[in-house]
Amino acid sequence: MADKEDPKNGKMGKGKSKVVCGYPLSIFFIVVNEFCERFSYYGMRAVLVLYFKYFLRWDDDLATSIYHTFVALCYLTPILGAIVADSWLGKFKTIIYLSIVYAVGQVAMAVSAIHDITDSDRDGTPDSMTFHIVLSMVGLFLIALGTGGIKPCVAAFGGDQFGEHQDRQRRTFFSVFYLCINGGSLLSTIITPVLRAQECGIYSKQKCYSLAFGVPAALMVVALVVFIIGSGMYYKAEPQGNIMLDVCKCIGFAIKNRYRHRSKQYPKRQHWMDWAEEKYDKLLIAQIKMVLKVLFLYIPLPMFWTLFDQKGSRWTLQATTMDGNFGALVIQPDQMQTVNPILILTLVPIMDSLIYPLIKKCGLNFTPLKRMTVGMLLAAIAFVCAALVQIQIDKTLPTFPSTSQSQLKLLNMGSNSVTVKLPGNDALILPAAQASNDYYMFQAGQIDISFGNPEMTKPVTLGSGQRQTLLIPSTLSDELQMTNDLTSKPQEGNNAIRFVNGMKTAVNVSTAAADFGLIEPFYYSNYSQIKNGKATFTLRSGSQSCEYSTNFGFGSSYTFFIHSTLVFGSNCQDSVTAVEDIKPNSVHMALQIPQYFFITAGEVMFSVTGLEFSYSQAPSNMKAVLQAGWLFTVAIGNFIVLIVAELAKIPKQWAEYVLFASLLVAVCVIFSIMAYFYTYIDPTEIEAQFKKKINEDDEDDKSKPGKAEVEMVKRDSIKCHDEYDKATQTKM
Ligand SMILES: N[C@@H](Cc1ccc(O)cc1)C(=O)NCC(=O)O
Repeated sequence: MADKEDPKNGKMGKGKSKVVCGYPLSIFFIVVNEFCERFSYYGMRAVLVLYFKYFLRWDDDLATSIYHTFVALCYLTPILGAIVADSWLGKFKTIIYLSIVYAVGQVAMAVSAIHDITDSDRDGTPDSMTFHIVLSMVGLFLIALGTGGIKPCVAAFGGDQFGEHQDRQRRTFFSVFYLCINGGSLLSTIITPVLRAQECGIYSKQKCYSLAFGVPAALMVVALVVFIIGSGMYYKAEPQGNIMLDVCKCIGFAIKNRYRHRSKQYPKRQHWMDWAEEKYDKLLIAQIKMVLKVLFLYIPLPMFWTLFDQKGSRWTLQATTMDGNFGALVIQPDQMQTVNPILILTLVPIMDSLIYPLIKKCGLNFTPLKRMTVGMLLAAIAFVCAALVQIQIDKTLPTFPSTSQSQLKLLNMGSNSVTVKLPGNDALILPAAQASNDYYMFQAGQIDISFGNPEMTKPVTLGSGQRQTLLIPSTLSDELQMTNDLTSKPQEGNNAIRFVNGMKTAVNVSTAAADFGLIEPFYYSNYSQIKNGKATFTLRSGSQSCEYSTNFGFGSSYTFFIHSTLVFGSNCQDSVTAVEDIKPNSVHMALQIPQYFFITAGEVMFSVTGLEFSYSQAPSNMKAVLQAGWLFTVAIGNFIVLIVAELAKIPKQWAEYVLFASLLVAVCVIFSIMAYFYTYIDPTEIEAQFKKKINEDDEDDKSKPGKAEVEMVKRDSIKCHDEYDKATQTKM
């Protein structure tokens, strides 16, 4: 296990790797492997929900449930990978085998997205959706097994490449490792949506999901090949038998033995694990103590991930109610997430080369656990920022009717103005082809409305919890039409658009993104979703047509009224009235940048440090297991999001953000107390001392046969504790 040569002055690192600038060359292959693997994972994940929705034709609920189940599975499988690596195959072989499983899964996904495979009637839609569903589910299962399984092994395997005196280099490795994760994920989350938007196919052209999954599959193969190329240079720690089974048996024995000796007549032992001394190796007991101490410290950590992982859900939803127009650049709500890896790529080097050295220069001992505590506080601040932004957004949101209320808007379809009297309101004069400025609020039920001069009164029924528009015909004695309007903001920052035809002839309306179909005279179309930016609508009646263009922001709803006076062949622009039913989002998406900044700074302090801490505090034979324990906190954090979202039905989103921030601060206080009592250890040193002592004992036993065993156990126990204590002196 010793270095081949001193990495500081020799040419070799641990194993057979050359040393370049103090770093073993072998880690180059490991970080490139991580870059490609994360590209593969995040690239596939970026289009997964859309694939479920538009290719497999699942509804929103099913698509999001399967997506979250998959993500949670990816963080549960690390336990499996770590056990296999530490107990059986070793990290190197586990990474190779599981990477093959992973690549097969990615290929299965790419194949499952080829619609032509089952499109025997060549109509553009797959004939056997079951085939595509089964293949993609098998693919996702293999990917979860692969990505989760190799995750704890790759990080720990990278750490293994460093010698005992390369602590600084190993810390830098974990930072570079994190940079590669984010470099890969940033590139892929930009590239795969573009690939998906391409059209491809043999018999018919469809959105190219197969390419969007195929490129990540290819990158996974590249990751595997790169990793194999480095094969000759790696230091490969041998697995040490079924360590997890030994650990479980040893803990079980300690508990049983403690229970058996619960009476006061038996002297107490320093640690409850010491009750396993009668049967188990003292080195194993010491190693289990190290792991348990770290695992105990992990208990509060899932709360950080609970907040962190909401940037993919709640914060993206928040962005859908914001304005993404950055001048030359228009940002879609889900693209805001890329701010995280971009900030990681800038913050990690700044922290490593500026902030941490500066703190050290000021004489402060900014230990890993202190960094993690600050990271948690920064995440809580991020959620306070999110709450402040939400309060701003709420001020701009329309007031929608409650379940007992109704809202009514008026639209005069005639070419003359009309006087309208609504109960409890002054008479209103509506000019020709105009709508009332806003909605009028009523209790749901029937109201009487008076029109015109001489006055004509008609009963109108208002649906509970509904927003409606009353279409007033040019001949007041004609039947009144009521439309049902939106009672929430359109999804994903899109604009909900519909047309009302005030002409005596049917009109067909279409645009590049939507077809409103044929709209009958004095009737209206359904809503269609239009993205932000300029849209040109073609209005057609028989062979005649004209165009109407307008610009859209984010999250608005409009009713476009086609005047009775419209003349085809001339300019349509003045013959269409845009009625704004829901205002476009006015709070700018740039206001989310502070919350992204704080959560990412928190991530750098918490996650990058935690990754290295989990490695450095783990005994040599349980490095991957502790990495898996770290990743398990991410899985639990994700489950908490699901549970809290279901249970805590807090009506105000800003209040939910404040609740999460407060919970994290409370957890952070608990964590800092736990961290205060934690003593840093040097597992290598402890293990070396134990091994030395065991060797000495063996020599002793040979020279003094027949010494009372009980005496020896007692003496050893005291000696071991002394050694353990000597090696565990630094606090928080
Ligand atoms: N910062 C995340 C990666 C990330 C990238 C892109 C997103 O839209 C969200 C998150 C990270 O480093 N995660 C750790 C990992 O191992 O993936």
